[in-house]
Amino acid sequence: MVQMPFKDFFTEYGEANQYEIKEVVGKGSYGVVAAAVDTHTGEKVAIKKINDIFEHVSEATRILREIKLLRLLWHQDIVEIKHIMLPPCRREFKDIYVVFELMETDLHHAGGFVFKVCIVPLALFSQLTSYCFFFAANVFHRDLKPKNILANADCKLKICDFGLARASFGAATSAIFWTDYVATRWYRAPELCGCFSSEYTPAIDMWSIGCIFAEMLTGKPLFPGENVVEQLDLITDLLGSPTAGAISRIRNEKARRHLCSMRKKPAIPLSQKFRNIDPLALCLLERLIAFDPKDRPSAEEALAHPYFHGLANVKDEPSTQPISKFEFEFERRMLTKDDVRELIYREILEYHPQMLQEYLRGVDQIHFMYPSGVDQFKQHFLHLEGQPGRVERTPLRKRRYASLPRERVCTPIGEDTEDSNNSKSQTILAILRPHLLSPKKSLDIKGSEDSNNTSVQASENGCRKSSCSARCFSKSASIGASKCFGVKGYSKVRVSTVKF
Ligand SMILES: Nc1ncnc2c1ncn2[C@@H]1O[C@H](COP(=O)(O)OP(=O)(O)OP(=O)(O)O)[C@@H](O)[C@H]1O
Repeated sequence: MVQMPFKDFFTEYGEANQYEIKEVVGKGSYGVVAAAVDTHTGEKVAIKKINDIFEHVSEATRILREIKLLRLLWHQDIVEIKHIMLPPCRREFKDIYVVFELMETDLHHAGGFVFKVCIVPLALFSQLTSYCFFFAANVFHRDLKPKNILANADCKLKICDFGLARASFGAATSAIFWTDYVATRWYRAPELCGCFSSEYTPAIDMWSIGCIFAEMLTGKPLFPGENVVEQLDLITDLLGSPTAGAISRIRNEKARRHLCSMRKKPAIPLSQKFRNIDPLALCLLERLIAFDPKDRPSAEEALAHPYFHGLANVKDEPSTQPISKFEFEFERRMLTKDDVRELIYREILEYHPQMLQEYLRGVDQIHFMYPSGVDQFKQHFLHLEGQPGRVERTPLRKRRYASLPRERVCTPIGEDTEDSNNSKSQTILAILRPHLLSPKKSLDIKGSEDSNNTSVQASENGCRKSSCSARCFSKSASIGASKCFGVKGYSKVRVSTVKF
């Protein structure tokens, strides 16, 4: 592990003191994510630093929406916010630090091959069960893609990045949904290519899940369009020209005209495109990537597909209630910068129950400022990001891992610390261990990605044998797949449990 650059790092004030930053593990458009250790509990965490959040009110609102949804959606397959650090000053803070459970990689950085293909049914099952959960809560993710699916070596997958997610409270809000919709093109449903439909259906998320599923099976993106027109071309090259009925349901006139003017294309059978892949997998894939959204299954219907036969009982999966619309009452107002700051501060207090009580009683919290601790914390983040111009650099010792260390994906299974006390999970991990990729195999497959044939061949061969064994295992052991994902005790809607 990396030694800390300051002997007395974070010792002076505040809870920044509590975390020992190790390395940067990810970057997104909103911030940098660093791996850290909670020195109070020894727990490994990921801290996402989001800076200058109030530069644009719309972006700050997006962050508010994201942290709120993650607090309310507490599910084993959704990344958990463990804590949000208290800003130094209620009325002036600009940055926030969100503490998540630490995951080892995401499906994008793992090259689409975190798991051997035998694990694909479990991985897909996990995504679909979380989607069932979203659906029960009336939440739509809207940006499902490999980068937003975090993964651990023990085949646990967790959905993250709820920046584009929305809670739906009836038709009135669905039109607003699309005003900021810029989800990643490769995973974008055809009805959204080149147009913003005013009507939202969860079928767009099912399309994305289908694309991710195909990528898990083959190791390559299914529709890697360079632009929207090429995206539609790639989709129709495989699925054939859409029917007149499907085209008529596309709202955007330009997109409709483009589709009508396309030369007629026949559909290519998936079994021809993806040779040697489990026919049941292809059968489900075909449904998930149906051109017409009305032909795509719901998550619940998809889970009932024979591809998952024997894996788990969907009825055992946690369910939830729709999120209260009062939580998102702010969506109906024109917010100023100060409004959003106050709302974010209020949301952060959910992780500081004692202060929340005082806040609700109207007591001002000026006594709770700890600038030095936060400043040092910021400095360390900047140091890790390699921005020497902004802060004085302090030499760090050589890191053992590069960013997003792939090696950690392949650490020996069973050494997982987070669920080491979960005996059910451990038992299943022990049985699944032989089906997981070894580090060597992982690199071999990744290395063959450039060559289409060899890459697909590697996964296809694995699929036939091992998808069967995964199912056989689950059946014979009579254990639900859901148990593989570190089932914790959870409540339907999470109430803040983090101690101040
Ligand atoms: N809990 C975590 N554990 C480990 N790595 C994480 C965690 N959360 C995020 N990451 C890594 O950081 C990356 C960026 O995180 P995230 O997607 O939340 O940021 P973002 O700024 O919202 O990204 P985007 O640009 O996609 O909106 C992820 O793709 C992942 O590689």
